[in-house]
Amino acid sequence: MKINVNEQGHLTIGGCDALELAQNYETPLVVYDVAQIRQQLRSYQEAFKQQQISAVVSYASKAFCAKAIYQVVQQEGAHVDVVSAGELATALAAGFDPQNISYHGNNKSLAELDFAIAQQVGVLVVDNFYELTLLQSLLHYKYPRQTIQVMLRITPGISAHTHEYDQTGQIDSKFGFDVNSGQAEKALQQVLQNPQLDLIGIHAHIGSQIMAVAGFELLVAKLCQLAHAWQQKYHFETKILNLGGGFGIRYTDSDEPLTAQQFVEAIVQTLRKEWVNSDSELPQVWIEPGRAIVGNAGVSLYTIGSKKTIPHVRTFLTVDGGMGDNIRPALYQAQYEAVLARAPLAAAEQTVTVAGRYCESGDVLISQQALPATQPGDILAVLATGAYGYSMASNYNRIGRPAVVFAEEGQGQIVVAREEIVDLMHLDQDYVKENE
Ligand SMILES: Cc1ncc(COP(=O)(O)O)c(C=O)c1O
Ligand SMILES: N[C@@H](CCCC[NH3+])C(=O)O
Repeated sequence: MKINVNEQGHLTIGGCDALELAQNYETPLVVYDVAQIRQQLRSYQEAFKQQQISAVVSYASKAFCAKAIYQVVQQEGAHVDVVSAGELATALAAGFDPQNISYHGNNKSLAELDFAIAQQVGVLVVDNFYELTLLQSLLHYKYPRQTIQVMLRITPGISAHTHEYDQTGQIDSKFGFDVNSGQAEKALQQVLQNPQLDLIGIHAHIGSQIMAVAGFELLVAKLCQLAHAWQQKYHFETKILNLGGGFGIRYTDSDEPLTAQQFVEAIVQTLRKEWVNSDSELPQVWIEPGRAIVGNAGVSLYTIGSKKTIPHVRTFLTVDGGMGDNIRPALYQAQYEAVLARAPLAAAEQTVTVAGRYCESGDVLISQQALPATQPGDILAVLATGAYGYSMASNYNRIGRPAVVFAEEGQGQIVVAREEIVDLMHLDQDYVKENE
């Protein structure tokens, strides 16, 4: 993993000394290196440019959602996708252009669809027949003069080689219209019959943390076959093929992720090959990377507290956060690496299990981590926590979620405040039994 250090030998993030960040903003703290976020967005955009193909990079904001990230993504000229009214409202509050937002979700409510239409969201990605029915009646009764742009999310029947919980494109999936059983075609017929629905593209997403191009090549081939078949049968010409996200990143030194260029090259080459006999125009390619944009840019800073050595078994080193701010090790057996922020390059002297502070034996962030000697009060930096860490955080044990800092060119700035105990209690009501 790439570690940056300053003259004192301390870990730096976005040019800021990690110890100073921890001191100024307290721990647990999630810090993003903003330049790295920009760099990742650009690497996908530039890879498509190199392939001389029209493309849109749409950041999947479920990976990390806060006003600040929408602002950075907008500065970089990328789109975003959202999956809830909450993510949409945050993007709008950040000043994100609604035209560059796509709205996903496998159970969008009527109120959410209404909100998205009223806010003139660029694309609604229709996932199922129930949604289609809701959408059609909403348009008919409330927005009779409006046409909205939609994509159809299909289930391509491709299994990405990744964690079972991270697969979404296989037939047995809750997402999208299944192609093999004819549901996708039925949805297409329904959409084409409604003049208020402007079908601009076909969407599919095969999974997350994907480390090979094969799944994307199969997906592109499948979508192209579908597009050709629908063109012949229904004269429907798709303007866009949206391939979803899923591009894998390095969590530990044993991960060997592909570069943006490698993924994009494989995608575009397959597309050109599959499109060669078509007389319709090459569609625009959209991708929706989430993890690949923010994962490696994020670092979680914790303060080390208790240490428990069980002779001949293990040493637990406990930090002031854990599964409440990063559920991924407990949920997916996800692996991470950590360094001591005051001496990230120092030689290891011990191997410890990094445990969290939550009342759960499974609250272990790293099962085996080599570290130099540590003292209580030392700052431990867990690397590559930027995706699905803060966004999946909970208030288990009534512990507030950490603060989030954006660091760039040596300047750190709080972009999400720490959740305080009063914040946690503000929804509570006294229970008063009547007649007492
Ligand atoms: C439709 C869709 N697009 C994009 C993503 C982002 O995935 P990732 O963070 O793996 O790039 C997801 C989540 O898996 C998704 O469901
Ligand atoms: N939360 C998952 C990724 C889910 C992607 C959304 N479909 C993870 O942390 O790996």
